[in-house]
Amino acid sequence: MFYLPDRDEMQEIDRRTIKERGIPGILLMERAAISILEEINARKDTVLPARVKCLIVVEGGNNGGDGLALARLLAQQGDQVEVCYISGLSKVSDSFAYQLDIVRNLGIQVTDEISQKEYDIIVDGIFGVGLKRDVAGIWKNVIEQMNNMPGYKIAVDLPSGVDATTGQVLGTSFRADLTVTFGLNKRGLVLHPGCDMAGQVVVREIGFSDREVQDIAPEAYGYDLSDLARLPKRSDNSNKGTYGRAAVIAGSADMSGAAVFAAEAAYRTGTGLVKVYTHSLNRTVIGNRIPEAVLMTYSDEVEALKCAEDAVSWADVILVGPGLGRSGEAEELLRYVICEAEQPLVLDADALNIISQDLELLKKHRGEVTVTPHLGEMSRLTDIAIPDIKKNILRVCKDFAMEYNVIDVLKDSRTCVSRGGDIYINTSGNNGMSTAGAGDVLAGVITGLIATGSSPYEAAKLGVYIHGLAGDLAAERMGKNGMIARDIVESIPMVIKGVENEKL
Ligand SMILES: NC(=O)C1=CN([C@@H]2O[C@H](COP(=O)(O)OP(=O)(O)OC[C@H]3O[C@@H](n4cnc5c(N)ncnc54)[C@H](OP(=O)(O)O)[C@@H]3O)[C@@H](O)[C@H]2O)[C@@H](O)CC1
Ligand SMILES: [K+]
Repeated sequence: MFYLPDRDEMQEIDRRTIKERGIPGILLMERAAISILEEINARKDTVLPARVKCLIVVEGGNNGGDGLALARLLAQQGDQVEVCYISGLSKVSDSFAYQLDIVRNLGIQVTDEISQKEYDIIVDGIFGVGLKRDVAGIWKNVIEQMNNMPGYKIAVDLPSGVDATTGQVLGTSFRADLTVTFGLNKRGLVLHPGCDMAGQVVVREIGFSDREVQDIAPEAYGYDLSDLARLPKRSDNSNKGTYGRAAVIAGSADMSGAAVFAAEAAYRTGTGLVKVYTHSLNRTVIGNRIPEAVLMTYSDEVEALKCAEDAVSWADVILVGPGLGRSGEAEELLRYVICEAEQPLVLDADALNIISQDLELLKKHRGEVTVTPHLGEMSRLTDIAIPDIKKNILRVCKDFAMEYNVIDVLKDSRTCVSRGGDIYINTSGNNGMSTAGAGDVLAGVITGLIATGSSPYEAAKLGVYIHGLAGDLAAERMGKNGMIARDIVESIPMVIKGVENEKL
């Protein structure tokens, strides 16, 4: 698990490290500069020449101080360095002033405008986490000039113009090939469009105090491979009942694919028994495609209700929605399950579309409920336009979770999960997963994890992470263009098998 602090949290970690632990800011700055120097040196003779010609553009905050310390280190190892100091601020930081004196004493060239020369590297030390408002005027002009220049672009801590909290571009932004960020990754560097501006992001330790990080415990975080150890353990002394019973209420007349994907994903995640409740027209197709699943079908509202009663009395977890349609039967099933079930529910796709017509229904559940809307479904549920959700995705996700007392899995290129407190931001997966059926697979994985013993909140986060990893494996095998939902399902066992091999 890794934290993803926002601007205020990062500045507070910075402040407490300096004020309460007594580590001077100038020491942190030196390590920040050394870490960028090491990243540059590691790229020499591959993407960069052995001796580089480097332009470092700075403003008078501590981000600029990092840039000046880097200028000194590069010059001292024999590289050719020029500094452009924009000097548009009325006040500079003490550490910046200190570094500027040294740079001048060493005779490094400092100008106040960018020359039209060519450089191997262009370093952006204009704004970091201190950026608070839109970039305009002279700063905008300089950033645009830098973007138009040839050369390898490196951002110090964050590309100037990227909001560390939301990942939004404030006015304009430096477009980096590499961002060397300090201590912890930042929310704005994983959310879109910030992550597109940042290029490759390398997180380097520079001496922030761990204790301060733990005390502040940033609200947002992501998972890495070590978090797969959170998967429920299997025991030698077990049978299929040990790994849960998952009900999948999915598919409508002649719409069988979604039910197959969700059921298979639940099985592939380790569930002991999956029972599919679907329209009778799907019986043959689903029976052929996934013979491991038990089937119960309906063709009218009376039979639909019987299916719902059976699911509520039989299952440990119930998924409702993939390909379900919005028929009277579908609505009947959904209402019964929400009002009567005490076990965890996962509501996806058409279940959410039905609920968006009657949001009060969502407040009637007694057990834990996980909802998995994509942006369009979230927009229907909240009446917030999609572009506005995108701009503030974490807040929208968290607020909805809080208002309806649900676990909210808000699906986008960076899916986030919240139950009203902390926020998980997913960093696995790729754009090949924008393919029909991928959402059904995710709903099945989350349901399967609950069935096998994860708590619903853990299942939502881990499910999103594993689904993304399976998508990454599918892309490796089939390519992002050609991969389809089936490839994602088939990759799930490989992701989980990797953990078993590592004996985590
Ligand atoms: N603390 C430390 O010792 C360490 C810090 N570290 C480094 O410092 C960075 C943070 O430094 P920082 O806090 O000084 O902020 P920074 O990003 O340089 O900018 C602040 C200046 O920009 C101004 N400003 C803001 N928005 C603006 C706009 N749109 N247009 C124009 N001006 C704007 C703002 O003005 P103000 O809003 O105050 O009026 C202020 O003057 C961090 O990212 C990391 O690189 C590391 O070395 C570790 C040690
Ligand atoms: K920067």
